[in-house]
Amino acid sequence: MQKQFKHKKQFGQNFLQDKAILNRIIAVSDISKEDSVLEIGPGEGALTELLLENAKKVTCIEVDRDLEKILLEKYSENSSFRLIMKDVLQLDFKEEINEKVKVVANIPYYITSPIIQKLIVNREFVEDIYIMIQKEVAERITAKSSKKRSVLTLSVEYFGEAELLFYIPKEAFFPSPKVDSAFIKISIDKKNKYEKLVNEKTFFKYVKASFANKRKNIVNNLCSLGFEKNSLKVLLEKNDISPNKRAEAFSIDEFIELIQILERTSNE
Ligand SMILES: C[S@@+](CC[C@H](N)C(=O)[O-])C[C@H]1O[C@@H](n2cnc3c(N)ncnc32)[C@H](O)[C@@H]1O
Repeated sequence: MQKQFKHKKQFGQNFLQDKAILNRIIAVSDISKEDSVLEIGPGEGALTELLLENAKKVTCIEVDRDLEKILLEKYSENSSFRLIMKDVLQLDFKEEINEKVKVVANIPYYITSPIIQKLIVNREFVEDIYIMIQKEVAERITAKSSKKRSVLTLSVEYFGEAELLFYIPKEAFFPSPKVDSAFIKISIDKKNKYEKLVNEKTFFKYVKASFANKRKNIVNNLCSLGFEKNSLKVLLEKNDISPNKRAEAFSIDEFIELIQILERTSNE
């Protein structure tokens, strides 16, 4: 008799059980036989099976050594399947991937932000990102204008566009987690629209300072960068920006405009 796999909480192991949801992931992920797919955290390979049916090649990266044998028994005969046993955060895209991939994955939630950052940093190898994440985090990343907006929202918007595709109830997983989930798409902006207007370092310097204290307005938060409060107020009013506005109320375009104004003034 086959030994039952013991799920490990520390690896965020909540495996998808619901066939209809697995099919829906494939349906919305826009994969074709031309595509190379990267799956982060294949688990016991429920999604992997469908990815192999639909893509040209599937590279899986899994950290839990106890899953290696299970995955190899199932798929090692399939020439489209490749398994890298490693922590995804240690993956060297140039050395180990070195091609454009679509990421399709039900990722471990405990490292959601680091995974997204890692994929963005390696965007030269990443076409589109389709990932399952915690519902609340998905709502924060895709929030257009609300209290849910955060540095994470703007980090994604600066490099691409995020879209919430559908929700998944916790009962669709085994073991069932405490939180509901959502499947999102992040498309990378190949034209680097925002990077051309404000460089990455400058953008994040202002964004992080603006969100440092969510209860404070933009003027009070930006003072930490050395601006004098009254002059900053006057400058914003002159440019039709309310000094009482909070960071969460700024769209990315408004942020870019604000940063350009502040940078111009700092350089005068
Ligand atoms: C939420 S489960 C998803 C499993 C499978 N894809 C499914 O949908 O049933 C997350 C998977 O990521 C793996 N994992 C956790 N931390 C990881 C890491 N740092 N690098 C790579 N894989 C990791 C876990 O072992 C687990 O297989």
